[in-house]
Amino acid sequence: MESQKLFDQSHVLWRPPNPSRTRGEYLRRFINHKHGLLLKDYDDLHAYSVKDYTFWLDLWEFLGITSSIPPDPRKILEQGRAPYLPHWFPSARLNYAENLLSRSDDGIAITFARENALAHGNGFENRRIRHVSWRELRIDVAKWAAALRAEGIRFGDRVAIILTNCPTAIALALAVSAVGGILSPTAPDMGIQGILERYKQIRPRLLVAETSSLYAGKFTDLKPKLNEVAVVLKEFGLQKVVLVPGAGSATGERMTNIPLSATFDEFLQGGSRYNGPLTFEQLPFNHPLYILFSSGTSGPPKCIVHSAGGVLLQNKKDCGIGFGMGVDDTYFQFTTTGWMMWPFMLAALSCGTRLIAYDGSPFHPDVKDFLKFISEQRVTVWGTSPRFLTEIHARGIHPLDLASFESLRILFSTGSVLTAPMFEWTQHAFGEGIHIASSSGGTDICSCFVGAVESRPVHSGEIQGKSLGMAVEVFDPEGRNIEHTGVPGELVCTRPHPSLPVGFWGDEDGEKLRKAYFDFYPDVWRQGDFIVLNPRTKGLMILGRSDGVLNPSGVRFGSAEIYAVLDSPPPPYDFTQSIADALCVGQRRARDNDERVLLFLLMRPGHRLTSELKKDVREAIRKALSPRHVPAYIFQVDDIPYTVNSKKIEIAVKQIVSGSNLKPSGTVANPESLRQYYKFYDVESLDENGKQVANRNEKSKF
Ligand SMILES: CC(=O)CC(=O)O
Repeated sequence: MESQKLFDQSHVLWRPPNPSRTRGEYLRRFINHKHGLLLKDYDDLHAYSVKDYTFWLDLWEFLGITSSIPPDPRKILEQGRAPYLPHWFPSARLNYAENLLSRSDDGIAITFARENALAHGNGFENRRIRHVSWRELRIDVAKWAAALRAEGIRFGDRVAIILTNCPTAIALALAVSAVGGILSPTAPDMGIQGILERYKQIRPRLLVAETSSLYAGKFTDLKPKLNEVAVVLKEFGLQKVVLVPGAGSATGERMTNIPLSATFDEFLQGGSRYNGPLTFEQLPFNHPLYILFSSGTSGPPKCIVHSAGGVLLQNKKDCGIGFGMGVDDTYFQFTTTGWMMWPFMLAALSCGTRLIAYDGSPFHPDVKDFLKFISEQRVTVWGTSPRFLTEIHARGIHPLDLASFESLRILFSTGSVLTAPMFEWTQHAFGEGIHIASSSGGTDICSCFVGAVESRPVHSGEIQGKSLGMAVEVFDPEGRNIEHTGVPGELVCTRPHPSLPVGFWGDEDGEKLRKAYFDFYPDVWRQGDFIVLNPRTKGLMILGRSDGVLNPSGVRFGSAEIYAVLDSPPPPYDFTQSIADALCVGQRRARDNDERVLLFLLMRPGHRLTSELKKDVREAIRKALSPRHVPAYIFQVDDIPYTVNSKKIEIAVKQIVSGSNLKPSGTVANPESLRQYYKFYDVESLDENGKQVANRNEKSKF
């Protein structure tokens, strides 16, 4: 079977030191005790969790969800507007922020650092790192909530933020939830087009935005952008713009030319007449909490509405059980506010865990300082991306030479595929005792389908297991479950779970949502990821997006398989010093009978893609995978397109090289990079270096 090679590198990388003392195991015993069951391991627990909806009630109790009206055990689910979109816990009343403000002591709730706080300068003690206690956080939330109430923000009102990942953004998010509003976050690096195509759709009543930002040593004045945004959104119901001093601003700065603007101080003063104790609106489980945006690369983004109860229960499950977070933990998720990992990260507060909020580039002024910061802050769970790990690997950095990382329990990798070679490198680079937890989910569900299982070993290249309560299966195109064959297929979820979107904003009859997820397999959620389950280990591998599956001559494989070979080719090859990045897509033009694979390579400075190197790449792929995986063409490119959330954009390139004309959405971080791919439509007319040659009529393979 073609996919057998996928598991060749699968071997145990890490074993849990104390599997029976993990939170997942406590949950299993709790459920056994409560229901008189004999679930004996994670597999049994997972099977129960996707068979009986009572699991979600068990979870509620086990996690200690705070509610003013607890769920009625006789009514966990109620018929929603479609069979696949039920209402969860219809009689319960709760508040998300009340659950997150799980402490009010003087311990640290948030540690905040901007990139310029990390420079060594006068020594570590002088770094400008700010700590916010749980008591202070509660006071800040109370002030924001009072000001929001004074402004008239109430149930269902949309509050948009263009803020960095900082304590102000966190306090405001909790305050919006406390008053029953809906928060819609965007990071300040989003361009005007991206901001407007999001917020014009959801018509926020209030916008809170920073006036400047700092990234990679560069201060940006955001006021001109905010001005344009405010002018347009005023026509779409915006009533106020609150200006928060950013990285390079003076406090209290007044921006009279931005329509509807008020300073941060003025806005908060507006709430002084509400200065009573912080109160939390008690709302239904399905009450909308966030509007997040899907990272489509063309067309307007989908505005995905998530419920307060669903996000709380799922993310507290992921943090509290998947990662076993508690009051002794410190969670550093590297994310901007514009990625679903930001709301995900906030749920750690509900476990009493300290958060690290970081704003800026990890590479500036020096990535070594960034790595030392993680160790010094005694981070126990660090969320990062394969892209970051690959980059420090390529720079020849040895993290253990810089710091001990002795507090680090879990290195959580998400955002894209962590290949087997990168699993290996990361394990050795950060320490043999660290649990490398790769996971996959998405903005669509604001949580994970597959991820960490603390009680199980980690196998190289594999995600440990299906998340509890998630009825994940691998389907073939006809809708048959093929997971036990070890052949890749579509990641589907065959039963509802609480963090299904409440809907898309503005999609009154739910048709857009149905089309997006429930159309391909009627009534079954299709995530659009290409996945395989290793029948021996039960581990999972994501092989790329399923609409990006490579399918030359009927052989189906994922781009991640090619990237893994480039990361770690079989001996004697080594591409890490010469190849910086790669993008692998299928080309299927109307005039072709078959699909061909195109591999685009970004070279490191000072390196060129020579014929010799192409030959080596081909040979390495042939050796590691099979002759049928070898790309038909390999070209050097100047840039690889990425989304603002650091996801490689394969689909747009696939469409371009197959003849589509694409208008990139505001989600593409470097839209100009897409331009160079158009010429590859006529791939036969290009020479070895991708240059147009006249009268080329012979099909050649470079
Ligand atoms: C958990 C995730 O799946 C995050 C992402 O890749 O968007």
